[in-house]
Amino acid sequence: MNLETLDSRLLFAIPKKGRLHEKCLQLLSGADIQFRKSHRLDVCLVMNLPIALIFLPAADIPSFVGNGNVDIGITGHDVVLEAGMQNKITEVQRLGFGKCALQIQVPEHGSIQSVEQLVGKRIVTSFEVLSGEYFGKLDDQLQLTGDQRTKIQYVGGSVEVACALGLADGIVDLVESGETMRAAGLRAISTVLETEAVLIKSNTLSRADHTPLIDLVASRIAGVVAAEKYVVCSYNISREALPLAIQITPGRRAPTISPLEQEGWVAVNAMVLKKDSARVMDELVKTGAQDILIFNLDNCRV
Ligand SMILES: Nc1ncnc2c1ncn2[C@@H]1O[C@H](COP(=O)(O)OP(=O)(O)OP(=O)(O)O)[C@@H](O)[C@H]1O
Ligand SMILES: O=P(O)(O)OC[C@H]1O[C@H](OP(=O)(O)OP(=O)(O)O)[C@H](O)[C@@H]1O
Repeated sequence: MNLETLDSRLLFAIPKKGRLHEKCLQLLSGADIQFRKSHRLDVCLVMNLPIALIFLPAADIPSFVGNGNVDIGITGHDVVLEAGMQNKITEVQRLGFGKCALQIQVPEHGSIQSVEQLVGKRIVTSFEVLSGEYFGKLDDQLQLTGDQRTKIQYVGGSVEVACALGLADGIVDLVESGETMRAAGLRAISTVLETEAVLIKSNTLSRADHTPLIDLVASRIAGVVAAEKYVVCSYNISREALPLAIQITPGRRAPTISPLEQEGWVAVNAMVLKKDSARVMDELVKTGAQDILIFNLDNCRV
């Protein structure tokens, strides 16, 4: 590939591996961003839009975007804060996946069972900036100085074994299902931060102004994210019961109501949050609604 061809393109950073990678590929496919990635090369040209995808470790994406080397990217909100890039990038939208929490954990049956007891002791983490800020504030409140202050040690992975190895009194690590934490005999005593994957754009205008293309990509991605989150609920109901049913399915703006060829009956279509769909159907049945159908969305613009 001639790398000069990158100059005129919007550069879009995608996690090259790890927890966010697969979901990002699904998002790109849903947004019809077409590419063919060769095995070893981490840069590839999009075939149907003037975009180049740059595959990078998730943790490096905030600084590439923040420093304006890349225009937009997908990474974790946690990673943006850990890189200290929150003022150099804009979080355009939350993406609804990669949800987890950065939590303070201690041995389940140990002597330390609160954050206050952990202050001044040894912490191991991959998030030394966020952990340093968190415990730094507590150290300051207690006016701890020098060796009295909480000691934060960085490790690149497998943080959960640090307590068992005698390296730490507590750890700060991401928790999704909690399986890793429980398997390591740990329990969470506090949450530093809730996180999910975000679409970010650079606040540094060091490259060409790609605003219209960024808006197009953001709007397509928003459509895919909304399509994941919502279903369409369709049902028939008598006009008398309609006011009650509308309260159950108010839709995003308003439900679509069409007359039926049967006197006194209407058909209703409304977007409903996927996670609420079973409860909504239960409640609709109670109002006398019939022929209740739920449709998944492939894509949408909202
Ligand atoms: N269960 C989870 N554990 C860790 N990170 C998660 C989880 N779920 C979502 N994430 C998000 O994914 C981001 C990158 O995580 P991950 O550790 O997979 O990347 P990586 O370090 O590039 O990959 P690897 O761990 O394979 O080296 C995290 O910062 C977080 O925002
Ligand atoms: O709550 P859970 O669903 O168990 O997920 C959380 C675990 O996943 C991450 O590690 P990862 O598997 O990415 O490997 P790592 O230890 O190399 O970071 C994270 O650091 C936790 O250890």
